[in-house]
Amino acid sequence: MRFDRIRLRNFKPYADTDLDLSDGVTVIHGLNGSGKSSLLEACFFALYGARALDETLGDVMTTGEDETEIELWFTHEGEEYHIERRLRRSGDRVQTATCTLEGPDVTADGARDVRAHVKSLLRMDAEAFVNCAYVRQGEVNKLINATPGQRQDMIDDLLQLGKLEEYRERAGQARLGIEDVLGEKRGALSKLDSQIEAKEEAGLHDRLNALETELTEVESDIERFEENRERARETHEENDRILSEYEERREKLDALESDISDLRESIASDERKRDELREEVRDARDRIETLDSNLDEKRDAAGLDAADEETVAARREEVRAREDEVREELTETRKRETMLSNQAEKLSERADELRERAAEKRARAEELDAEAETAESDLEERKSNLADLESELDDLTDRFEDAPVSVGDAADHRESVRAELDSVRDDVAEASAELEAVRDRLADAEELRDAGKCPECGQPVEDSPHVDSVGEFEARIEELTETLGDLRERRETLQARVEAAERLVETENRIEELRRNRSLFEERIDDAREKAESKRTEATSNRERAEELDAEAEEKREAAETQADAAAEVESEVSDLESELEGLDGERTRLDAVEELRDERSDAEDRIDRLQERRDDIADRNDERREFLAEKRDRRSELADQVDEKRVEEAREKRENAAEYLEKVEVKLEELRETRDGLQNDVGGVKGELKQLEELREDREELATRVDALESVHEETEELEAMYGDLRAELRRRNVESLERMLNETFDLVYGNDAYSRIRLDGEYELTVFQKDGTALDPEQLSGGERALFNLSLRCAIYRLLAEGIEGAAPMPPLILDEPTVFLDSGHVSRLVDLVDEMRGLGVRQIIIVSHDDELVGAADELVTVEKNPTTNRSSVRHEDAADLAAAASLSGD
Ligand SMILES: Nc1ncnc2c1ncn2[C@@H]1O[C@H](COP(=O)(O)OP(=O)(O)OP(=O)(O)O)[C@@H](O)[C@H]1O
Ligand SMILES: [Zn+2]
Repeated sequence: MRFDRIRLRNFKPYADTDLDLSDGVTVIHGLNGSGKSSLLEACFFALYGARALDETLGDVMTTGEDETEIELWFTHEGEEYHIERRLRRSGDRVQTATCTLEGPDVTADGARDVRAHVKSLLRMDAEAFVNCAYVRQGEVNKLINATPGQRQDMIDDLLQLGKLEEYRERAGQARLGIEDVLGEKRGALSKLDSQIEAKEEAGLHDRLNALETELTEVESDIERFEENRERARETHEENDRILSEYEERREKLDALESDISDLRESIASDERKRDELREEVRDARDRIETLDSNLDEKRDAAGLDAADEETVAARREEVRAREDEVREELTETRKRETMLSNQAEKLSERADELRERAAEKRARAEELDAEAETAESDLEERKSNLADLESELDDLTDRFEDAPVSVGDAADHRESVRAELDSVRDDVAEASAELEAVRDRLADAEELRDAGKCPECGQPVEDSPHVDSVGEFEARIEELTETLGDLRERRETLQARVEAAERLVETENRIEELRRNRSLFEERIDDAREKAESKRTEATSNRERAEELDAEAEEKREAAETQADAAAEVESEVSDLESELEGLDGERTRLDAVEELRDERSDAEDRIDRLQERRDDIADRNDERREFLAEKRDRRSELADQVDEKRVEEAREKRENAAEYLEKVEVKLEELRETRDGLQNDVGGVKGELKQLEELREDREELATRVDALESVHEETEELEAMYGDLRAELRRRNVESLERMLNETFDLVYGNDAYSRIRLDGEYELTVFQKDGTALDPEQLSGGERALFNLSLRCAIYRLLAEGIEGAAPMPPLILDEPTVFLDSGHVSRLVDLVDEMRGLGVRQIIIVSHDDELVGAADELVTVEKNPTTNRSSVRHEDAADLAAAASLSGD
């Protein structure tokens, strides 16, 4: 096997690193803490995952990163494989996100799967790998410090001896299992043996015989007693029968006795009854006598010759016929009476009605008279009003006698006078205005004149043509004053005339009005007169009608009286008929009384007949009974003769004795049966036990066969177990021998001095170092360097043993040594170089060594330098080329 390439990302100090590895010796060197060990760890982790770590997954992830990747390529048995692991941080935890293994005919997915495949490829788990191939820093003493047992386990495991032990243990467990079962079965067998022995000692057959004899005896006793009991029962039954016969007879006798006394009693009581009946007949006869005398009386009262049925019936028929006649007549008469009194009533009602109407008419006449009077007084009043009106009219008409106009022209006249007045007034106004104007002009002219000027044109007066106009003016004023005075006089006159004309118009209007009123008044006077006359006439006619009605009423009243008299007559006829009916009723009652008495009498006779009959019946019955009685008495004396008191006494005694015996024998039988049942149970029990014994013997036979079989299996298992143990011991012995030889050879090679003669590895993996003088030393007593060499030797020996010892394909992983030179001086480093060469020679393809040692560096086929960047704190790797290698080698040469 060979690592081909490792690629890291964020693994411990590595940010991104890719390193190719080849065959031969590769030395990895660099300063402390540069990351050398981490590189080896990465390879180991790639193969085995978390199992390869002392720390947690989180510790391999570069601080501050969240993801780590490791890839390892390796060759194994000519095939190439590739492992990839990716870790991821999620929260506080770091988990495996991806884990795959790819190879020519494997693909594994998941940490567990990959680990299992790696283990089967390399034929070693993580621990075995560490013990054999990977000598971790500081673990050089691990195998020396281990106890022999641990050492044995480690080496056995590596050499696959563990498997044999496992098989041996399995065989041992099987053996133990078989032993358990065997022990159990053997216990059961001895238990069965002792059970069988106990049963055999109990003498079961003898017991059975004794019990069966006893049982036969008891059963014959039971039979005997049962026979006795049967006989006692028979005796008891026979005497019981005798006694019950006797009882029966006794009962019959008693019954006869009571029958006889019953019969006697019945006869006596019926005789008493007959006596009573005779008394009743006597009473009935007395009653008939009384009824006969009563009947005579009643017959006389009914006026009958005889009281026999025919006579009474004929009389009854007569009464009934008369009654029918009277009833018919009565109905007729009552009808007539009703009719007459109805008529009388109606007539009298009519008379009242007529009288009422007459009174109404009279009252109406009174009313009409009063109305006529009112109309007449109205007439008088209206006449006087008319007279007043006519006298006023005459006065007013008189006023027109001296007037310029007649009635009817007054209005026209007033208009013409008014027109005249108006024109005069105009004239007055005109004249007054002119007068005024003339007076003014006069005044002006006089002024001018006084100023020497022309009064007309204002020119100086000299030469003025107008100086004499003043005079003219003065003349005109005189003329106008005179005219004005005339006109004013005339106006006064006309004014008086207008007033007179207006008064005439008023009078004329009043005359018109009065004339109109007068015709109206006259009409109304006519109306009143007519009304008074008509009311008077109507009153008279009403009075006349009242007279007529009164007369008629009188007539009706007289007719009513006549009818009432007739009705009273008919009524007396009715009461006559009614009293006749009553008489007839009384007659019938008397007939009833006669008949009743007669019926009662015949009832009494019937009763006597019945009583006599009953008496005869009773007499007959008693005769019968007497015959019966004689018979019963004969039967009684017959039965009394049959009873034998002595025999009865004997039977009673025998029966008692039998009953007593039965009681006792029952108890005895019960006891015997109990005994028999007990014996039968015992016999059954003994038989059951015998059967059990048989079964136990069968079981024992079976079990013994099974124990034999188990014993032979146990033997075989024991042999198998021993064989595995022997095999392992043998193999181990051979391994230990080889290992011891190789260890001595290797140790000689790396530490060939005169101090130690040889190393012994015994069968128990106890290591002892022998000095030249033969003293034995514990390896722990060696010096540090010696121990380191010793350990390396042991490792290499194991590695060789693996390579040689296991036939066929040994896995041979790369031999990895981390700082193996720590305790070695330079001389021994050279020996280590020799060892490495030796291992190479033995066929180890790849050896990877972490070391600072120049000599080792010089021996390397490949040199890998690890450096850490002090600023980034990230490590990196690089291959030194051949020149550098040579330089390094020459350096070591100095
Ligand atoms: N999870 C991590 N993240 C980052 N750096 C880490 C982590 N774990 C370890 N380291 C660093 O890796 C270095 C340890 O590496 P390693 O043990 O491989 O060194 P070395 O070269 O073998 O040293 P020496 O010669 O002392 O044995 C340390 O410097 C440590 O700080
Ligand atoms: Zn280191």
